[in-house]
Amino acid sequence: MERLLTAAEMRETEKAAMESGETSGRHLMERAGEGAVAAILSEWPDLADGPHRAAVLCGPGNNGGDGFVVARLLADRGWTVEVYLYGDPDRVAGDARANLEAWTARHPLQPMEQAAGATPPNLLIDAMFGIGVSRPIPDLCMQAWHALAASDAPSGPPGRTVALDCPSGFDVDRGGYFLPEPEGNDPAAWRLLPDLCVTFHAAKQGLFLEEAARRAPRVVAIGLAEDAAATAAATRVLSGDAAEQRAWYRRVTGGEEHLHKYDRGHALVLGGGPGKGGAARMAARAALRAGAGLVTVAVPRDALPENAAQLNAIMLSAMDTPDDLDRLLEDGRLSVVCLGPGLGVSARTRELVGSALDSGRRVVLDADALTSFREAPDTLFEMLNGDCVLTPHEGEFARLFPDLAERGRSLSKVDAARQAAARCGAVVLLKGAATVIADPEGTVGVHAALYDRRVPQLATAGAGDVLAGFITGLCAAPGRDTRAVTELAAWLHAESARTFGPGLIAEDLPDELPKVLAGLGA
Ligand SMILES: NC(=O)C1=CN([C@@H]2O[C@H](COP(=O)(O)OP(=O)(O)OC[C@H]3O[C@@H](n4cnc5c(N)ncnc54)[C@H](O)[C@@H]3O)[C@@H](O)[C@H]2O)[C@@H](O)CC1
Ligand SMILES: Nc1ncnc2c1ncn2[C@@H]1O[C@H](COP(=O)(O)OP(=O)(O)O)[C@@H](O)[C@H]1O
Ligand SMILES: [K+]
Repeated sequence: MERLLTAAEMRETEKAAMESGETSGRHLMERAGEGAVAAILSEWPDLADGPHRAAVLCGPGNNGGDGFVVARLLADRGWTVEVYLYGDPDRVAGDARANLEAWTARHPLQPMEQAAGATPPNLLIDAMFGIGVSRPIPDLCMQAWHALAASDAPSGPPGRTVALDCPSGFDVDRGGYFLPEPEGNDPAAWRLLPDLCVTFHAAKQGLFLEEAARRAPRVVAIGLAEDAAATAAATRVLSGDAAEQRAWYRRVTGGEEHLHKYDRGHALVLGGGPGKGGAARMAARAALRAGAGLVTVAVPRDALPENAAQLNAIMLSAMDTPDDLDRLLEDGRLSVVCLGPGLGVSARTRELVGSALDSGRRVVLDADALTSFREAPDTLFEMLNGDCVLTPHEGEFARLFPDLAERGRSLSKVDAARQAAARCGAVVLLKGAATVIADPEGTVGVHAALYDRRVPQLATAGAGDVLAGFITGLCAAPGRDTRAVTELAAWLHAESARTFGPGLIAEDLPDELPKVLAGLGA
């Protein structure tokens, strides 16, 4: 699990380290440059073979400073290195100035204006802007990048492109690029998609909300200690190597031996009327596969025949009214209720949600159970607690939290989910290629199905119903932490899609899960 930092948290960490005398800005910059070169050579071992040609595009701040260090280190390896600077060299200050002078003492410096006419190099470095940017980068810089990144280098290895800390103009808090006003502009032009991003000390949050490079970001240590304050605030990205994943699974599920199916919990999934039962059946199958000892689907009486024809290991009950649900919930062994998939947007759904919450059970709310409260979200929020999970996609999120959704680009997806969880008092899982899970105490995890964990095949009808089912199944056993199982479910969901591969339909996900669980040593 990697920590994710915002620009402000990163600055805090640097500032605290420098003020304590533990390190200096000059030292950090040198380490950043060294780390970047090492990461580049390990990413492309053929570049270590011999001298090649690099172009380093430097900006006026400390990101440019990192670029001068990289340029010097590559030149020391015998490379031919061209350095292009945006702006007036006399205005470069501080640590960056020291490294600019170290460069110009032995090598020429060229203005950014000349970059676009140069021959594409074997290695192009974006050291124009880092975390200090909050607006689109200058046209000149954007054009220089595209001119040199456009085609393969004429000799030697193909042109590789690397961004230092983040691609210039990338919003490290929110993900995506700062774009100029739309008029007459092609937004794609401002997207500097490098092959690799080498980021310093810790991954920046935005890099895991939207893809910033073709490959997964590489984090390099620059000698900063973990800052306790920043770490407490930090968001975690939910990934890790195989051993970490196995340990994570054991930690979250408890790994205990279940002696009886009821020890694994009994999940109740409410389903819709005739012809509307598929979503709940998929959620129920997912819950059973994810580990609930028993799963019951409860549907209106007139939908019983259809469901009976489709269900085997899953049990079936009739439930027409909230009173029927209350009666079902008299069975104290029912540990979790999932409502929403295919349930219909209605007052009845609101009442069913009320009954489920009144019963004190864990409750997973998805789809129609969320949309049914669009007119009065607060009436839902008043009933929730930290053992409830809401799993909105962006549209459902906007219905429950219109103000947070409206703040769109000013609020990161992390902050939107964090504020939503604090407001409603439940765990909120906000879906997407980057899925954010927040609890009311402010702990946030990001599941980034990006880079080498990309699973576009998950964008298929019903995938969300299965996710609600996975959460439900993992919540069924007593004593588990609600946020932790929700995070785990998001990972299992994407991992099942990943191992299944192309051609995935939602029904495949529960049946793929056992393979993923076996890999976790479950
Ligand atoms: N000593 C330190 O603080 C360290 C900083 N590091 C590097 O420094 C970066 C942050 O440095 P800075 O805070 O100097 O910020 P940046 O280098 O990201 O950029 C800030 C500079 O660009 C100018 N600027 C911002 N947006 C602009 C725009 N759209 N058009 C024109 N000019 C614009 C600002 O006025 C400022 O001069 C990090 O991302 C990292 O790469 C690393 O070297 C580690 C150590
Ligand atoms: N491009 C994508 N990459 C990774 N995951 C995705 C992508 N698109 C959708 N998903 C995931 O698929 C699921 C879709 O859920 P949802 O939007 O509720 O759809 P549905 O209502 O059809 O089930 C969510 O878990 C979401 O995170
Ligand atoms: K950069």
